[in-house]
Order: sequence, then C-alpha cells, then structure tokens
Amino acid sequence: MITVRAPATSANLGSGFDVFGVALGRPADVVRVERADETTIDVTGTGSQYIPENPKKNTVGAVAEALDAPAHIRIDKGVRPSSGLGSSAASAAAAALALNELYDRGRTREELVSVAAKGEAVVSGEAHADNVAPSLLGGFTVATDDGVTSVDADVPLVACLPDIAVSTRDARGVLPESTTLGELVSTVGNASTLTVGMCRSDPELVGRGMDDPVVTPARAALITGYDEVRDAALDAGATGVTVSGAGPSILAVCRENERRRVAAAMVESFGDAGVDARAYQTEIGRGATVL
Ligand SMILES: Nc1ncnc2c1ncn2[C@@H]1O[C@H](COP(=O)(O)OP(=O)(O)OP(=O)(O)O)[C@@H](O)[C@H]1O
Ligand SMILES: N[C@@H](CCO)C(=O)O
Repeated sequence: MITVRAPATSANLGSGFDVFGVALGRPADVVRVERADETTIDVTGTGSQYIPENPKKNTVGAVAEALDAPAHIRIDKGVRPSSGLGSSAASAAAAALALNELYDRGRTREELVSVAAKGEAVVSGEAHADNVAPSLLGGFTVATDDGVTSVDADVPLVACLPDIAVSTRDARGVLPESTTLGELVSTVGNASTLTVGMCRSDPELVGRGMDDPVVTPARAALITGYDEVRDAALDAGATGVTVSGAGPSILAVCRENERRRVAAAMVESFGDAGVDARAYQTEIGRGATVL
C-alpha cells in the first residue's frame, strides 16, 4: 500500500489565468492505493458526500486509467470540493504520485502533471494543469502548453473559504470571450510583476501583480460579498486579494505578522454578508509527499 498527501492549491492568482498556481501549506487530501484487478474508489472526509465514487466520474479514476494502474483507491478529503482550492486536483495529484510508485512506472513529477491533468478533464471538460502542477511540484508554478516551470517561494497567504459552492464549469461559463489590447498590456505587466515577486519572495510585488481586469471582475459576481471581503482584507493589511481558482475561496497575500488580522477581517466581512466562512492562515508550501 502507498499513501500520499497532496496539498490544496490556488490557481490563477488573478493575472495568471489558467497558467499560475501555488501549493498551499494546508489543507490537503490523503490518498491510499493498493493493487487490484480493477479500480474501485472510496471517499471519506470533508464534502465526501458530493464526490462520485464511480471511477469514470472521479478524477483519480482517469489517473489510474492513464497510468494503466488499476487499484483500490481510498481518498480522505481535506480539501472541500467546489472550493476554488484545487480539491479535485489534490486527489488527482496524490493518485498520480501514489500509482506511479505502486506500479513502478518511473515517471518524473513533471511527467505526472499531464497525467493528473487528465483527471481535471473529467470534472471541467478541459485538462487544466494549473492546480495539479503546484500540488505535485510545490511552490509557484507556471503551466503552459509547452510544459511546467516552478520556483520555491516563501509568501504568507490567507485562503478564505465561504460556505457556498461554485463549480469550475459554471465559473468558466461567465468569462468574456475577448479582451482589449489595453487589458492585455495591463495583464502582462501584472503577471510579470507577480513573477518577479515570487522569485524574490516579496509579498508587496506578488500582491500588486495579482490585479486582473478581465477574469476576476466577471467571477466576483458569483461570490456573495466579494467586494466587501476584498476591501476588508486590504484594510487589514493584505498586499493583494483575488478569487482563488474558480472561486468561491478568496486568496489574500500578506506580510507574516498580518495573516491573523487579515483572516479575521475576511471571515467577519463574509459574516456581515450573511455567509459563514473559515480562513486558512497558510503559506506557499511543498508538493505532494509519500507518507
Ligand atoms: N477526487 C475528487 N475530489 C474532489 N472533487 C471531485 C473529485 N472527483 C470528482 N470531483 C468533482 O469535481 C467537482 C469539484 O471540482 P471543481 O474543479 O469544480 O472544484 P475545485 O477542485 O475545488 O476548484 P478549483 O479547481 O477552482 O480550485 C465536484 O463536482 C466533485 O464532485
Ligand atoms: N484555471 C482554472 C482553475 C480551476 O480549475 C479556472 O480558473 O477555471
């Protein structure tokens, strides 16, 4: 039996839609695999009642098929589904690393990114790698059609998860089909600022570089209280705030000693909007680990 812990992740970071991602220190999924003649799946943990155990509908089923590695797979969910914290990707990343070990397939972590992304296609119809890449590799990742690059970064974060669900499929449905040249220039500038900030582990630059004039405004409308929660986080000292992945979680970047204050302000502001929420005070973390 092989057991793997794979972390939650935050994709997009505003200006890096479908490209940027970071691994979070917590929460995480834990996946156990044992060889079997055919794949079966059991799911326990947070939100497990909403997750299909049919291998054709669960992200780990697609991973087992891609690696030709049938197994009994037990998923203990620490990352709530439809959270914007890469829940479906955490299971897929953990399964990819675990099944690679179990069947001695010899794939590198970089090679496993495209395997785990096949799991994401089961959920949203497209094989995005921007959550599975950081969940496997850790740190800050840049996933493009040409492959994945990553860098370790030390940046304090708060991920605030409201008690509402937004599916990736629905959140992609509200996106504009085109953008202006001015918005393109601004997005490239911000994404570049953010990347330099990650290389320097500089929360000021990372926060400033998260601004995005195209995707985030369209999605904010799906999250009750978004504008108020963002303003509360900024007032409490966050250097930047954006929608985490496809939402509804909201991600704030801050300095080390301001995480607690930012987390409290975000939860209180969601409360004022009539929405229960919890905040993870975390940081950019490492990738999946074999336990
Ligand atoms: N192993 C799994 N873990 C979690 N969700 C799964 C899994 N397999 C299939 N799903 C389905 O995927 C959907 C959740 O995925 P979705 O991409 O919408 O959310 P997310 O992974 O939390 O968010 P994001 O990708 O925006 O960070 C739910 O409908 C859930 O039933
Ligand atoms: N980049 C993806 C992440 C969620 O799977 C999106 O924002 O739709």
